Amino acid sequence: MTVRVFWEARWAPIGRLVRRTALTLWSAQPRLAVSFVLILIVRGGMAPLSLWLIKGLVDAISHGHAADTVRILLVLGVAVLATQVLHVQSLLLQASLNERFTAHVELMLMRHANRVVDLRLFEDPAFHDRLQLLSRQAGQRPMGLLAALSNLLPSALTTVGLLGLLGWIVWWAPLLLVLGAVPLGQANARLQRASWQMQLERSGSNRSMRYFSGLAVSEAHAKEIRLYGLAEFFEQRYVEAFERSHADALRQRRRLLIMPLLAACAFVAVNGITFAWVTSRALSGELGIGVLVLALQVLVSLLVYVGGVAGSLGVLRGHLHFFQELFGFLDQPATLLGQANLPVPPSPWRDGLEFERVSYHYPEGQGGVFDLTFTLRHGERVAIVGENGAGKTTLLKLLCRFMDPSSGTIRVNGRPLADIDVEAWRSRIAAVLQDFGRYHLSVSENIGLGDVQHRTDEARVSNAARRARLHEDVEGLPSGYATLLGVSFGGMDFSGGQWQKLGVARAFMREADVVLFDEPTSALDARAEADLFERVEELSDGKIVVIVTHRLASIRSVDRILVLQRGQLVEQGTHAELMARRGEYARLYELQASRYTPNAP
Ligand SMILES: Nc1ncnc2c1ncn2[C@@H]1O[C@H](COP(=O)(O)OP(=O)(O)OP(=O)(O)O)[C@@H](O)[C@H]1O
Repeated sequence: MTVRVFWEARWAPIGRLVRRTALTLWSAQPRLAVSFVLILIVRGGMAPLSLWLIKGLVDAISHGHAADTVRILLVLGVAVLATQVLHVQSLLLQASLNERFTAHVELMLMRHANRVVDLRLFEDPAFHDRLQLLSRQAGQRPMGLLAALSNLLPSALTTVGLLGLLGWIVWWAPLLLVLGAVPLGQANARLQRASWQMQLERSGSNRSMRYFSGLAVSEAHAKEIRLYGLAEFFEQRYVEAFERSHADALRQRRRLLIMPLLAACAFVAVNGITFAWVTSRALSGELGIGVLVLALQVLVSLLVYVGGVAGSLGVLRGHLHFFQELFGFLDQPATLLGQANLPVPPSPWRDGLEFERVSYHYPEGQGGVFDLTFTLRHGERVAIVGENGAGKTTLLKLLCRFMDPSSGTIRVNGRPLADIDVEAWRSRIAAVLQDFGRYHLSVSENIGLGDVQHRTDEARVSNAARRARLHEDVEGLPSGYATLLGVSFGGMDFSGGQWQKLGVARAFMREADVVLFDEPTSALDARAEADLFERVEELSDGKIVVIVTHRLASIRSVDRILVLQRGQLVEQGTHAELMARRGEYARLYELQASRYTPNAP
């Protein structure tokens, strides 16, 4: 019973981990994996075979058997040649398997990151630390695992063979050597686990380093860095982050190396005892010359092999620890509060989209939205206005369900948003967000991403571009819709306004019930802006359109304006109603209007 409990607690989890890792390796490339393991097994048998042949050779020479000597020499030659060929073959296989395996693991991470539906996680430094460490190590650990296996498997087989030979000469010596090697293996395994923890702790500093080094080669920051002469400043920040991380690592490494060092000394001592015993027996004439040569060779080899196996086992445990962390990360359910799977109610939504006492408090700082109650009716065009930081974007994020409210309820035709399948809900929304994606793809693909299934439908793509007033710009391009965007990939770049029109065209690709614009005209010229708002009028038929903007003159004709102030809804009504009220909206509007009036004070 105790053995079973011990097994369940200590070894069964490792067994499951090894099994899942092996299955992952297998699913990356089954045929290559099998060939690789077979070659390793054969390679492992070669060293004991060679030593056995050398013993035979020494005996044959000492007895003057010329024919046997030649035969053994021939076999020995073939064995040495085969070892070399297998070595090269295993290197080739390992390289190929490694590439496939690394890509396989990276894809698993990408898929999981994309499954994260709650975007709050992307604002969580601990999530980033873990994800970054895993994805960085995904490029090394699979290779490390294969390298460790390719060392361990042949070395372990060789070691078993050598121990067998040694046991044939001195029965107790293999036991002694194995016992002496146990602390070495354990110390190495502990070292690997501790080094993972150490890397996780340093992940924040490493992310800072990567961030600052990334700025130096980033297209987006290249102009400002040169204009303001920031290169040295960022270099300094990089060096500071590096020194912090490096000093920590050095201190911890010194501490961690003590145990493996002591364990290595113990193992060498045990080996020394066996050496002394064998030489003393040879001196007293109890061992023949062939056996003495064999024993000495075996002992010298074991010193290398047993130490190597114990070291590789520790390293292997470290790599397995990576997979343990990886599987733990992948197994984390990516849920939002109260996530359920009801479908989106069919539109039109008679009861509209209703916010009932909705609040969202950001975990960091005081920001958010507080106690919002209002209803967006079907077919309505609503503008949300307010000063910077008033909570407009937060409201849109809640609408897209990038996070759930801290309190209160959002309802779609009476059904709580929290009960609706999150992906189905998002598929009903088209949005031009402030930080819309500028992908290094063709113009056509960039637009088509708004409805990825129909991205190759040229008529739909050009229709969306026409509605966003982008079509004329695209027609002037050398390769039209096939033009690649993104200078770092040899493509061309758009102006800020053209990008913004592209973002709008992407939203027009989608047949949505809710259309969200978060400052869609900030980079547009006056004509393009007027055009866009005309389009919005057309759009509102059978949809809910929400526009967040600071350009108050553009939204005078919307059905309703919601005014936010410090996260709270302070006014709502039409332009005329709000102007008559002479509140926050009228204040903001007149402030802007005065800038366009020549005699303004
Ligand atoms: N990820 C975040 N973590 C902590 N606080 C945040 C976060 N995002 C926004 N905030 C805070 O929440 C408040 C509302 O921000 P929000 O982006 O919704 O404002 P906004 O009205 O869209 O502003 P702007 O007009 O400048 O775009 C602000 O005080 C902001 O500092």
